[in-house]
Amino acid sequence: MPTPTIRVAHLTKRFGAQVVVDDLSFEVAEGETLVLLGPSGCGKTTLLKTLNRLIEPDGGTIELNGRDVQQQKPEELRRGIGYVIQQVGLLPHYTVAQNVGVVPGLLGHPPAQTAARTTELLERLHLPAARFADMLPAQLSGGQQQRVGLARALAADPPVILLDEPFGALDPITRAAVRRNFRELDELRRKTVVLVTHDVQEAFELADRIMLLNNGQIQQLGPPRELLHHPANDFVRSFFQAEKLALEMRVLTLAELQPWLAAAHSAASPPAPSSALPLPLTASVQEALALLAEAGPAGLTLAESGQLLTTGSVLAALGQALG
Ligand SMILES: Nc1ncnc2c1ncn2[C@@H]1O[C@H](COP(=O)(O)OP(=O)(O)OP(=O)(O)O)[C@@H](O)[C@H]1O
Repeated sequence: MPTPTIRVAHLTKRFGAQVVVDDLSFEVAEGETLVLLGPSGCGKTTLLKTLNRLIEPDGGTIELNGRDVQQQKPEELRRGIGYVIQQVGLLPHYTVAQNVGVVPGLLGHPPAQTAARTTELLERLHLPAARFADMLPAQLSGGQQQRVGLARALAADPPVILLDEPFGALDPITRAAVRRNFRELDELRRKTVVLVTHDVQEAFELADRIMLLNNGQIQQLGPPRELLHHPANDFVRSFFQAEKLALEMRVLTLAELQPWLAAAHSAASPPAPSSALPLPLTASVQEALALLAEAGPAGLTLAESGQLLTTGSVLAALGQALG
């Protein structure tokens, strides 16, 4: 495992008699995306907020890059950690560009550098600076505000980003679009990300590992496919039961369907059109079906064999793989 960026040991937080975070110990590796998942009230937000000291724990330790967060001033600690919340929290009288530039300003970055970085981030989040930089938050849609919130969290290039239900307030279509923007941001791949959600699909889409919590305790911590295929207990099993098929489509790859895809391919199968695009075996079933829908008559082929893929053949192979 690469160097842990975040190391938590025996973390405990109580509100009155209620133990909300119950003796948790875990690490988050550099560059990893850890998703905190669990039912409402299980302690996700409380745990997240202890990491940047918005909430002080009652016991245990948190180290960030080897330094105990208690030894750092909260304001300084927070300047080095990007933070995105569902309510976005943009400053209403600041323009989009001013909002994005807040933390670099506090850190004393040169204004020209901040302006260039702001323009770059806004462009990458599909908010062309020429149109959006001088607008006020109230002039933006919810999805646009959420993108500005992401740009603001990334502006000073912090190595760690904490996100609390960042897509929660958006309608399903906007939510999917903003989430795609988020996933496609190259620089997030290098960052250590801790993200809170209660959306199982979102967790499976974004997580390297999922921490499933209940009553302040870790029920299981591992890669999505491990929680799905090897649940540690009945809580974990039943948590994913209702959405099992959709989750299987996210975790299973074409490589795992290959035996059934190959069996479906016979001498009588039509040849792939020359316009067909090759799809790697590492693609998930979900990605393959989405790309098939987009590809239309051009079609898709399995990169390895050149075999034509159809929605029907992928679904049939999935059905057989799942028995
Ligand atoms: N400041 C507080 N004072 C008292 N109790 C609190 C406080 N903050 C949170 N709690 C309680 O702690 C528990 C965990 O809350 P938390 O917000 O961490 O849960 P969550 O898993 O993020 O839930 P949700 O998905 O609904 O946001 C809840 O029972 C909540 O009522």
